[in-house]
Amino acid sequence: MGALAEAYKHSLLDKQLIPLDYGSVRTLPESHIWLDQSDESPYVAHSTGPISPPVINLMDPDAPRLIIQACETWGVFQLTGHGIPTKLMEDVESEAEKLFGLPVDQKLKALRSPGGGAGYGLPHISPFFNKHMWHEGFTIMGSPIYHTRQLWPQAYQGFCETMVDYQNQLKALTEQLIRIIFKSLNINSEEVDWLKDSQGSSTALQLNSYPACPDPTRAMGLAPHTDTSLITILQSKTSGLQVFKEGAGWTLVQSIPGAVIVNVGDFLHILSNGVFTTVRHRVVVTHIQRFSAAHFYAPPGDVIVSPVMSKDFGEVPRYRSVSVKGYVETKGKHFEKALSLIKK
Ligand SMILES: C=C1C[C@]23C[C@@]1(O)CC[C@H]2[C@@]12CCC[C@@](C)(C(=O)O1)[C@H]2[C@@H]3C(=O)O
Ligand SMILES: O=C(O)CCC(=O)C(=O)O
Ligand SMILES: [Fe+2]
Repeated sequence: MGALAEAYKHSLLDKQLIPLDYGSVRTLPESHIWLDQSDESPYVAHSTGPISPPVINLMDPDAPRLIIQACETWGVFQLTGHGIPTKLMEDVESEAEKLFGLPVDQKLKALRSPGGGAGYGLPHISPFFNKHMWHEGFTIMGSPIYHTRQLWPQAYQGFCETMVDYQNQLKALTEQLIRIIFKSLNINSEEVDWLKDSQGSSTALQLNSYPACPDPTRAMGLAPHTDTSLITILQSKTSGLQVFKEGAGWTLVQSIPGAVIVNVGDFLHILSNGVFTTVRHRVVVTHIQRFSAAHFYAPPGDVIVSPVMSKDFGEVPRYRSVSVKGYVETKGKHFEKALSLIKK
């Protein structure tokens, strides 16, 4: 888990936000109406768009080139041929469905403590917005046993085994993608200790639920943000994720059965001197409940991330060097302004 456990710790200290009992709500409460924030309204420019992020097959010999191109142009792509077993992906979704289907009093037993990273609750970024999101989440950092036992004192084992297996497989896939990307950055993966022995990296698995919404065009599933990661890998059977693309606006990413969605996060943005773009994204809701699982990967907390310098990535650094821990702290305090605060 590591440094990511510290994300948004400070912003949560004074507020413990509790998700609604969504099943009992028939009309959208005022506290959840986002329409008045016109340019950020969930359905402004909501389209599948004439263009959408590329779909890349990892088995394609040309995959490395296509991945680099996607990191530059979109900061996001869909990946097939990734080797994560379909059955495991389905099990993650059905375990998430079981968890979020528990009665609200039961779920609240695993509520994240104020300033805590793991457990049940609203999105960590909630304190930065004056409206609530139509969302509930369960964050896993390291072993899921502690919080899962509070949900199912006897029957937590199946859930835990599925999530641990998934975390291990996603970590390995992320490291495979990092090696491809590092090659293009001229970084020798063999010389990167935390990648070589797969020790110390910070990871988190976030299960997201977007309950069936009585008034979807006025609600926000997950507000616009970029991920505090090097790379995030997301799975969801159902569409709902929108990414912001300069010139095209908010674009819906159509879910492809069996594919995962790979996002460039803030640390890869800094490392590539802004050439690979950390993608701003958000989630829209519908009358039908949607689940997703996002796996976040960052280097260990004490690693210093500095922009690489070269002909392709620029000879002048656009960002100051930051420690992973330091940047996570800045993001937790300043959220969307964090990247511009470390701009040179
Ligand atoms: C690893 C992390 C990234 C994250 C904060 C966290 O510590 C655990 C949850 C992650 C998540 C998931 C939903 C969206 C998001 C912005 C949030 O509120 O919590 C991300 C955080 C992030 O990427 O900054
Ligand atoms: O649910 C989704 O599609 C996106 C989730 C997300 O952005 C996140 O967990 O950071
Ligand atoms: Fe995200």
